[in-house]
Amino acid sequence: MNHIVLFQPDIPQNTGNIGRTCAATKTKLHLIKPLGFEITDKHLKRAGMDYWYQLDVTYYDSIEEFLEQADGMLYFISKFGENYYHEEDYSNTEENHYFIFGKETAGLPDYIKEKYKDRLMRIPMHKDFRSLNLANTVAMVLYEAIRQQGFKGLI
Ligand SMILES: C[S@@+](CC[C@H](N)C(=O)[O-])C[C@H]1O[C@@H](n2cnc3c(N)ncnc32)[C@H](O)[C@@H]1O
Repeated sequence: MNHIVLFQPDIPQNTGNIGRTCAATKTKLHLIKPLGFEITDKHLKRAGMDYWYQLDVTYYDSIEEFLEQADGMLYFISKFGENYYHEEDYSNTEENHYFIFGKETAGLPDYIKEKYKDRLMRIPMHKDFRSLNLANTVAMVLYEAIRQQGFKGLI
């Protein structure tokens, strides 16, 4: 099972888009508070379209609360990773794969990047560029995992 984890997302349009991608791929969404918007936000609803109700979403008060219950492989998605996301093996569909993304304004906390530095995965970018859009990175990483899993359950 694939899981997308958003650490303190700020921008409702991003979370709406990510929710739509998760609903379309039967991926669980995990949201770590505080969120930078209300879950009723019209931008989130508009970006997520009518799909929000189809989503399997869980909320946490802290990243520790999420980590305590996570049972599977953890992948922290950050431009500071030394490993490339496409070189990892996500093919085992019996396993839980948790893809953890940082907030739009500040990324993942430094102590998490330090603690899990072997689990940090980067998406290649030009060296002069700051970062990619959060919703785009979720789509890239999630669809790489799903591709390796043979698009199981999707048509
Ligand atoms: C807009 S970025 C945050 C930028 C922030 N200044 C930082 O230092 O990470 C939001 C999230 O998108 C993901 N992201 C953006 N570009 C990435 C890249 N090249 N490689 C891996 N993750 C990336 C990461 O999860 C990041 O925490």
